[in-house]
Parts: sequence; structure tokens; C-alpha cells
Amino acid sequence: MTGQSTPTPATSGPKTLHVNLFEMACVSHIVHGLWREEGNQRHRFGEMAFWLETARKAEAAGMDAIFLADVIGIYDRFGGLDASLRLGLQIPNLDPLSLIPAMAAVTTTLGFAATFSTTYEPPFAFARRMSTLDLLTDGRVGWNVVTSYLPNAARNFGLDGELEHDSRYDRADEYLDVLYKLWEGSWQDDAILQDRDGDRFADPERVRHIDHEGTHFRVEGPHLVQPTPQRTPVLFQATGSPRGLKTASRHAEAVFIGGRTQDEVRAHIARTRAAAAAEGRDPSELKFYVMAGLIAGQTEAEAKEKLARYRRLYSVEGALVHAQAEIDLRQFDPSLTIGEALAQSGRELGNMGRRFGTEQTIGAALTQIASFDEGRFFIAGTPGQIADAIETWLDEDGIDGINLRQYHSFETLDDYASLIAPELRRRGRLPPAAKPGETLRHRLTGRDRLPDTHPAAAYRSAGTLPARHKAHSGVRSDPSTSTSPTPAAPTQDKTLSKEAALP
Ligand SMILES: Cc1cc2nc3c(=O)[nH]c(=O)nc-3n(C[C@H](O)[C@H](O)[C@H](O)COP(=O)(O)O)c2cc1C
Repeated sequence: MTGQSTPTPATSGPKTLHVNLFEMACVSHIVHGLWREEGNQRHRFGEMAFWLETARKAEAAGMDAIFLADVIGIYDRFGGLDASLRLGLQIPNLDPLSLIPAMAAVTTTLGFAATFSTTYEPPFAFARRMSTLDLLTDGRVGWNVVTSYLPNAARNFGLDGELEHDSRYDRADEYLDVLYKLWEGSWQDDAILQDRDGDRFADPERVRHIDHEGTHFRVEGPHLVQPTPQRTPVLFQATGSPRGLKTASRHAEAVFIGGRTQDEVRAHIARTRAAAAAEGRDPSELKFYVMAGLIAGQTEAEAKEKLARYRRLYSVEGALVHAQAEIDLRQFDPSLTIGEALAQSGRELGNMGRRFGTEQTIGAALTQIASFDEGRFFIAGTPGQIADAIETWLDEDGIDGINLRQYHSFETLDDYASLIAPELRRRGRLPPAAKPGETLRHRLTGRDRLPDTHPAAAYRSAGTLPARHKAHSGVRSDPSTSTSPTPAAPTQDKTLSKEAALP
């Protein structure tokens, strides 16, 4: 049982850009303060109509997917709960998975990638939820695999503090293995019979328990949902640390990377591909994404005016809350380094290290914040200038796709649709229009199912799951839901690249 579709051969022509709309079901996701702008619709994120309009626009613009970020706690390190609430910074924040069916119902080709953490909720229920979405959307879902980074999230799930960084990834690796067993190995493709005359809906010979017994999880199975178009949803992952890279290179089909310079970006891609090859995967199958900020105007002057308008409202306080800052950078001499300012205050870098380095000056950090911290993948200009930059990112940096940052709803999306996409299309830099019924994976990779070199594929063949233990057919004494993670003292993340660290 492999259920493999043959990949569609790549068409010749220039390399094309995959585009996701970067979203989060809150008022202030990354570029804080801008929700206040006249005409910005972000305050409507709790309305069904807001999401239906977003989905229709994204599909009409030819985007691959709406990519939904998520956190399961609050940013309370800088300014406490008061600041987060006042700024609407990722609170209130709706459940991303619940938005998908509504958006799927008004679209036919758009994909939906949702963030879900492997750290707190057990895999069995998540496997079922994802399969339900894959089934109902005809295979249009993806998953952004995260391990979570907010101490408050840990406290929301019964722990005293975050699990140690690297052990979160150990847990993620096993979590994914459980999911692969459920998604890929539990049901054969032909297990549903719908045989009215024979009185058999499903064939018991073609469905099996998974009997997973690992360090973190014990899951009996079988999976509760029949085979879905993609089985495993398209796997996205962002990482900046050596341990995160190991997990990404084993599992991710699309990896978010950062980098301040072209050399850094290329090195990051090369390192990740090499790590994937070391895991036995075909490194050419990995796609690389960046977060990109594109601010477009008909003329350069119009684009500059738009950028200035956005920057006027940008909240530096929001950036400090989001960065989980240990100190208020605005209170220090700009010529000091962050390390010196921390030493003066008797503080450690902590989670703030996800965004800033100790060697950076306060002045440079504040400038970086005020200019939206977009690094290499930011451009404000005419459609021609933006398309020129994107062609360089594709051909020379080596990326495959972007998550488009939004500054204003729906202005950013409308500008992409009316200014940027037509220019990219004219240059042959967007993939062909998606066909109804095409899965998200097919759109990205030319196949519906994970390739045979992916670790999930190992669970497809009948021999790879253990034979059923006949002895325990009843309820287990230690179901997966009872395995709580053990908390450990938070340690500082060893990030390779800070640019991949947020949000
Ligand atoms: C584009 C992008 C999107 C991300 N989305 C989320 C998210 O929605 N939720 C989350 O907890 N982390 C998110 N992250 C953070 C990553 O999951 C990861 O924690 C971060 O890149 C640091 O890597 P590390 O865990 O290897 O240190 C995102 C990162 C990037 C670059």
C-alpha cells in the first residue's frame, strides 16, 4: 500500500514563486499598531465575513495558501498581560484550525496551512482533527509544525515552565512518528468498501492498530479517520537552531529560513539540504520559504508614501512585547550594545535572544524594529522593482516561496493581487493556475502523497508496524493523553539565525 501518485514533471521556464498569505486570527500579528489605521479591517478578525473575504481574495490572487500562525499563550514578559491586551498583540487569538472549513467552503483551490504545537496536546486527537480537515477540503491542508516558545503556554497546559528547548524537538520527532503511523500506516487505501449488499462499510483486514510505545507517547490506534487525499498534510517548519534544523531536515517539506544577506540565505539552504540528505531524504525535494514584506505602489513615490504611512503607526512597544524583551531598549544610550545594557540591568538575554543579539547596539536594534525588521526580504517599490527583487531571491538566493506579511487588511492583499501578481505572471514567475481538486501538495510538489524518501513513507508497507498484540484488546491503563511532559528550567536557545526566530 503506497497510494503514491506520480509527480507531475516540472514544466520548463523560469523558476516560479509560491505565495502564502501570512495570517493570524488576531488584530496584531507581526506589524504591531497598524490595525488602528483608517480603513484597516483587522478588528473584524472575529467575523466569519472577514475570513471569507480574505479567502476569496487570496484565491482570486492565485495564492497557494493562507498560512495561519498561532500561539497558545500570551506574551507577558515585557509589559505583562496589560500591554498585550492593550496592543491586541496576539490576544485575543482564535483557534486557526476552526477557521479552515468556513474558508474552504467558499474556495475551490486555495490551501490552508495552520500552526499547531507538538509540545502540549497529544498527537492522537490532532491526527484526527487534521485528517478531518484534509478530507473535507479535498486535500488542501498543511501544518506548520512548531514546538512553542511562550512560558505562559507551558503554564496553560499544567507545567511550571517551558520544556528545555532541545527536548521539545525530541518530543516533536516522536510526535511526528505517531502521526505518520496513524496517517500513513493505519488504513490501507482501499479499506472503505461501502458494500451495502455485503453489509460491510469498512474492511477490518485493511485497518490496523498502531500500538505505538515510545518515550513520550503510547497510542493504540487505529486512526479514527479513513484515508484522506494527502494522508499527511503538507509539512511546514521554521527553525533557527541546530536541534530545530535536525527535526526540520527529517520532516519538513517546506522550511522557513532567514538571513540578512544572500550568502547567509544560500548557506542556510545548503546546510538544510545537506542535513536532509543525511536523513536519507532527497534534498532537492525541500522547498525554502521566507517571510517577505512587499509594499507596492504604482509609482516609487506612492510606495514610499505608503511605507511612511505604515511606519507612522508602528508600535515599538509592540515589537518589544513580541520580542519578550528583558529591558526597555528605548531607555538606554543608543551607542550601548544590548549586552552592555543587559549587564547594567542585571538581566540575561533570555527569549529576547530569538530576535536580538548581545553584540547589537541599542540604536541598531531600534532602527531595525522601526523599519519593520524585514531584513533582506523587504521591498517597497513599483511592481517592476518588486518583481526584480523577487527574481533575484528565486534565482540567486535560491528560495521557492514567501509568506506575505500584511500591513493592512485588505490593502496588502489587494496590492498583491492588482499590482504585484500581474507583473510576476507577465514574467512567468507564478505557477500555473491551480485546478479544482488539486491537493496542496500536488500544487507545491507535483504529487499528492509524501515521497518514498520521506520518513513517513516507511509506515506505509504492511511490515513496518508491529504485529497486533492480541492480549490487550481493551482500554489501556496509560493512554497517550496521560503522558505529561516533564518541565525543565528554560535555557537560552542556541539560534543559528535570528531571522527565522520570529514570530
Ligand atoms: C515564518 C515563521 C512562522 C512562524 N510561526 C510560528 C507560529 O505560528 N507559532 C509558533 O509558536 N512559532 C512560530 N514560529 C517560530 C518557529 O516555530 C521557531 O520557534 C523559531 O523559528 C525558532 O527556531 P528554533 O525553535 O529552532 O529555535 C515561526 C517562525 C517563522 C520564521
